[in-house]
Amino acid sequence: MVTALPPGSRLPALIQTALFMTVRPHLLRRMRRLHGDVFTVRLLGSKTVVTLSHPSHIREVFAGTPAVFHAGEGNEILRPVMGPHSVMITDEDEHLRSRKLLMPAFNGAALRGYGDMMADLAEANVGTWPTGRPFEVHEAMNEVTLEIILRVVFGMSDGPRLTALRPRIRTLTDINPITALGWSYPALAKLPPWRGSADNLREVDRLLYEEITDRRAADVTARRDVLSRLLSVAGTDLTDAELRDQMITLLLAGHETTATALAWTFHDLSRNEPVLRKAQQAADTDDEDYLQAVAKEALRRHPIIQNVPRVLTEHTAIAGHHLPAGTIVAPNTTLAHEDPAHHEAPGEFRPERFLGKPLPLGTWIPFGGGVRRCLGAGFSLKEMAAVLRAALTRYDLRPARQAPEFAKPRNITLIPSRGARIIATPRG
Ligand code: HEM
Repeated sequence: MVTALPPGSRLPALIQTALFMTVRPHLLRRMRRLHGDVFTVRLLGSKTVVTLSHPSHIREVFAGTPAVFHAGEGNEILRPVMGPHSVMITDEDEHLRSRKLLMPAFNGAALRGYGDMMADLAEANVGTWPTGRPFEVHEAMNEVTLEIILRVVFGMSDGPRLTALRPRIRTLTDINPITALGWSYPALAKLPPWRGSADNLREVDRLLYEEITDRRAADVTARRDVLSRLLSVAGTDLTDAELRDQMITLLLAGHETTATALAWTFHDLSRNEPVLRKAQQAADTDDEDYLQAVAKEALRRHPIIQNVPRVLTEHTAIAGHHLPAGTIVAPNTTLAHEDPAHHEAPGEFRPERFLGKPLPLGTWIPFGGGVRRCLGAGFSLKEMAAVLRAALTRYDLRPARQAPEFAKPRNITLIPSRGARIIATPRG
């Protein structure tokens, strides 16, 4: 057992942070080439991040005791927006309680209940795509995933409240390092541009609390949205503030992630005619397994979130190193997903990898793992299949330019650099 931290760059934390924010995939690939499977990145704020990509090391982290491997602590920056009760911010007992409350709204039966609404919203969005000229499908995907969250998760219907909420949520989810700074230092909230974000969040909260009050007064037993399910199962145990925190969390965690994953899926399909043809056939015959395999393969090739961090609360042995309390251990999706030892011909777009036997644990981790694995994984795959089905039964796709777009860091996600520009034409 080695007691020192794993090797890493000697560059100052400021430079490593700047590289991490701008050329993240290149930085991580280079560090793995230089230092091997386990290396240390130093980021501003005294953050020591031990990056892992070998499946056995990743399994060690995801199977770790929740009291020692804190994920909530790693998401602390989101606390001012998500709130102190959020399933994403809390750890240990409090996290477990939130997770248990939310789980039934994401189980198989619940997901089946969301299918029709997802399909209708997907059809409506895809019907507005321009044809025969390039457009940014990422923007269209942001619209459809927001609509799905607002209606399927929040259960909102047309009316002035939904109209008021829609642009405010777009502003809220447009998190950048500058707005995040305002959350970390509340004193800044009195100054522009932070005053605008603080006002926006207050208004979002006001609209949400109104919705919660109305829903508490209504009969929700026959309703299928996530908020109504929470109210009918545990309405009396949950305060309005707790409900608000969980709902905002689902919104922030589920909207842009799925939109970006769909944008990359269309990016790849438009450049791979044989896979496009198979996917169109799957759409025509309602073969959801194949459509989900297409989405999973796009998530393998273009993971949306690269680091899945845990903050160690005590000295812990990981990957043969004895790491001090406070170290962040971070399984890395990009490095795990492109390792030829675990994915044959990793550069190829092959949805068939996801049909049949599941991949070994720790080799495909776009949704993280263990007790913190993404709560919306099944939800987003179903949503992606619904959008793919709607688009592929209607259109042929080709790229606006053949050269692939590069992955541009946007906060913690990696987005297609030109918005995933494609050309859709009606199928003959
Ligand atoms: C393709 C789309 C998505 C991707 C790539 C994604 C990815 C992730 C990742 C990497 C995590 C951290 C997991 C970990 O720490 O082990 C996470 C957590 C989470 N995600 Fe997702 N997510 C997606 C969609 C969604 C959707 C649609 C929802 C809800 C509607 C959602 C809700 C959550 C929640 C609540 C957590 C926190 C879970 C916990 O801490 O217990 N996500 N997601």
